[in-house]
Amino acid sequence: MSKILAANFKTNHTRASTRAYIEALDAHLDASGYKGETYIFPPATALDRFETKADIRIGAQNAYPTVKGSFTGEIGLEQLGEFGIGTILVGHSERRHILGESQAFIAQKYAWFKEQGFTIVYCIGEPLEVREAGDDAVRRYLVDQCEGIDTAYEKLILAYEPVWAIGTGRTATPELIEQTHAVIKRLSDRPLLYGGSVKPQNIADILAVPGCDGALIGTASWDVESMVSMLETAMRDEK
Ligand SMILES: O=C(CO)COP(=O)(O)O
Repeated sequence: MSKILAANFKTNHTRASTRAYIEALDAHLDASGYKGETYIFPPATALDRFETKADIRIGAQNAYPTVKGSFTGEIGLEQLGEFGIGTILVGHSERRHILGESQAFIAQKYAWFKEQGFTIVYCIGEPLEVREAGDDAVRRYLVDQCEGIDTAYEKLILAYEPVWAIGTGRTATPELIEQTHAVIKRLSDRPLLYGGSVKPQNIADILAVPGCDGALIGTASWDVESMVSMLETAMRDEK
């Protein structure tokens, strides 16, 4: 099975640069015959319908669990539906620790978008102080982050993103990824991505880790040539 690579643009790119990025990515993937699923999560302002030859799926980084309504600053199903969006990130550590989303609200959002039939990339991962408290503390933390979450949902893709590896350049070692993914695989048999300072220089080792089904990439995905390089590594490893 092909590895799943997903790009989280976070607060980067515009409508114009996102379109140029996706057109360039599609040209590369179509030419290479890559059959894997590639997900792109652009900022909400750049959501659109993109006709691609390759299997490139556009997802929302966030949305409110509603069709429409009075939730100032939020978008709902009506806005996502305009662009045919059926994929969403839920539980990203930046939504938890910067934007203050509680596990209860995250679980509510998860259940709602599950009801709408969305593909959900559900993110879990511990902060440094939990990692430093030991394996049992990490396991308990990850279990708590699955509170209220249907981990058997057929359109769930899990992503393990240790907070201390996100945006820091400090990638988890292959050994630690394997050990932690084994813990998470006991919670769910759904595809499990790793995220946290993935880049062209380390993605081959990460994708080779048993129990790692792909990668959720931030910084190194924002440049299309860097993303293409990582996809080419994934293709090479596939053969
Ligand atoms: O948060 C991430 C992807 O969702 C990871 O970000 P970086 O790749 O920049 O560490």
